[in-house]
Amino acid sequence: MTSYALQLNNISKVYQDGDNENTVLDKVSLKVKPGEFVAIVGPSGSGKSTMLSIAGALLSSTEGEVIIGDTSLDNNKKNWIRVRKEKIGFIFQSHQLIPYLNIGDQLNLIAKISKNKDKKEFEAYADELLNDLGLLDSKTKYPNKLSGGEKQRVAIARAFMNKPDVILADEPTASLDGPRGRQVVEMIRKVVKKQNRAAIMVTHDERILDLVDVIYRIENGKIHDVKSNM
Ligand SMILES: Nc1ncnc2c1ncn2[C@@H]1O[C@H](COP(=O)(O)OP(=O)(O)OP(=O)(O)O)[C@@H](O)[C@H]1O
Repeated sequence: MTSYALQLNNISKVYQDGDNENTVLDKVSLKVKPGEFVAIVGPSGSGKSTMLSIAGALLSSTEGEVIIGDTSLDNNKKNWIRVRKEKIGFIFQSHQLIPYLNIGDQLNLIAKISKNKDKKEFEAYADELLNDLGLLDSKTKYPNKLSGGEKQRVAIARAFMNKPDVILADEPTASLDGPRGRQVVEMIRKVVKKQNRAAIMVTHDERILDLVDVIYRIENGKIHDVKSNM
């Protein structure tokens, strides 16, 4: 068993643009341990979302190796679906909750499509997550009755429901004001630490960078660690 939750080894991504090649990522390597909360910053168009998509088995790299937990992503894309379902939790810019399911049922849906069929265990775990995220009283509410910050916290609970090795968050504060955005990132941190999960967050928001353990910057295809708060 490897000691890393996620490893990107010498990842390159080249987009073909007519006759031109656009090398967005140039031999980028990144290792994230369980319990580590990482931020990725960088100018617009520097390849942050591309890197997150490759780490999340949503996009193939041109070169290099992705290892999630102890599973190396090979060329068999059928395995990628299983890896996404079992090993990765996604948090997007907007919450993407299902309007006609109450909060409890949003989480139950993940239990249903997951391999773990122990209903009682899942219900207890969902309650624990909702409690940690300050949402237990909202369990029977529908998304349209929640504030933007609360909805994003439900999206956090949903991302953690399948007990993933890696949480990937793409601009999770983009739709929130400063204080609510900060609270959402505090919540991600809290659950990452409590459950010893790895998390990578792409962000433009400098004000929340004190909440992560390590900050990496992507620029001109290369990645640099700029700061470790550990
Ligand atoms: N499917 C694609 N085909 C061709 N080029 C692409 C494709 N997707 C992204 N690119 C290019 O790759 C580069 C990196 O894009 P990416 O979205 O990863 O950057 P980003 O750092 O996440 O940007 P932002 O901060 O603006 O969201 C950009 O120049 C973009 O135009």
